[in-house]
Amino acid sequence: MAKPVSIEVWNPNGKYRVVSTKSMPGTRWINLLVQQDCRVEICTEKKTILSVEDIIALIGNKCDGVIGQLTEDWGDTLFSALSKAGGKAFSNMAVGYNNVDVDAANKYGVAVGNTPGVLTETTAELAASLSLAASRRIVEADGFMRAGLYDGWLPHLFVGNLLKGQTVGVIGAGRIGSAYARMMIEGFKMNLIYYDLYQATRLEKFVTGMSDSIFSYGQFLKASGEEPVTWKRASSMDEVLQVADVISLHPILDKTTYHLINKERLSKMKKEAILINCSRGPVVDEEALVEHLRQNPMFRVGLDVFEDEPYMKPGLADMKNAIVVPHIASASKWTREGMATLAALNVLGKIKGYPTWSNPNAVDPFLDEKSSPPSACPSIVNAKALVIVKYRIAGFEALKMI
Ligand SMILES: NC(=O)C1=CN([C@@H]2O[C@H](COP(=O)(O)OP(=O)(O)OC[C@H]3O[C@@H](n4cnc5c(N)ncnc54)[C@H](O)[C@@H]3O)[C@@H](O)[C@H]2O)C=CC1
Ligand SMILES: O=C(O)C(=O)CO
Repeated sequence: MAKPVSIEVWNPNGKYRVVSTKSMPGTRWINLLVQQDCRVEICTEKKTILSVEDIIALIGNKCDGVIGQLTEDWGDTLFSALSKAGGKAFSNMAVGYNNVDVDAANKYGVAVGNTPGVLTETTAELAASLSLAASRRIVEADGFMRAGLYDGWLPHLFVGNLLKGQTVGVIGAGRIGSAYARMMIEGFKMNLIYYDLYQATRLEKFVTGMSDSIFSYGQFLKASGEEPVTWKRASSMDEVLQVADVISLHPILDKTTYHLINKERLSKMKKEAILINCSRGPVVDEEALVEHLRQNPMFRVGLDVFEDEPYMKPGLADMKNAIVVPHIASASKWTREGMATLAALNVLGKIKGYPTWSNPNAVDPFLDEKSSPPSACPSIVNAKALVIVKYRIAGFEALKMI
């Protein structure tokens, strides 16, 4: 029998019981649920990662929906428990949902929400920050200063790489990968090579445009008398690894991307390349990476995510050529409050029987604090399997109205 889990309750007499496995930033998400007759229970346990047993205890005998976290294992056991408690709605407070067994959710008829779009720029900004920090050795230099080792300016002190004119490689040029690419192209005049299963048409157009009549960053540089930036869609991932000076990983995590970067692929990269990972830890074979860092002191990495979070593989913490931060890529106030709002509205929308929003890349109407959100679930990843209809306004898809 699982131990009872401590909670905080909002609107105790609400008709629908919604559980959040963690306290989340902001209060808008709570207010939106309370206004729609939900009793909101927020887990206040001190423990960072809740076990399946803890979550079963939270779900209890009657639960209409749960907002969960990417650290939790949402598989058959939890979806079965939620379904037995009468619940048909779950949302991750994250865009990535590799912690969720969507087939199990389908089996119990539970909708699975995620939070796309609101974290695109924030996450790309952290990838850009890590790229800069690695190329200019900022963390190493900061440690050197604090250790009282600075004796005065020297020609060789912390010499790093100039980004301008180098090539940025993006693996997974979806929402975040494309936003990162634009930052590096526009901010540092880098050329782009990317690999994705699909063509990133909007990104390509941003760099060079379709024709002279369409404005693009490349044409702007040309008109200013500067060397225009270029793009290339690589035919294989290895091409990106061989050509790029800075490589940033932004694919989803699934069985096709597990250990996408392994020993063999690391060996294809330039000796002085920079590798950034703000996607999911298991996309990189972290043990192979530690060995590669050891053998190649000029190779640098910036990591936001790790294979066995919250742990790092042995040796990684000792590597001066690695910058490590604790999965904070989406951690801006606006984004985290927005993620909480989208997750709550996914759960609320399913409870209320609303349709799903037609374009999860355009969720702004849900984030505008000055108006009521649309009567829709912002993003349900298994909407098709559960036959949840798309939100339409007067016959048009919502996207066309915004
Ligand atoms: N570190 C953090 O805090 C954060 C991490 N993430 C991670 O970033 C991921 C991407 O997020 P979005 O850009 O919003 O998703 P997205 O779905 O817009 O982009 C993912 C891209 O990866 C591509 N892709 C899938 N399999 C691939 C493969 N085998 N090889 C190459 N490309 C492949 C897809 O075609 C797609 O373009 C999330 O799934 C999540 O795991 C997202 C937000 C914050
Ligand atoms: O949204 C995600 O997928 C994260 O990793 C946390 O922002």
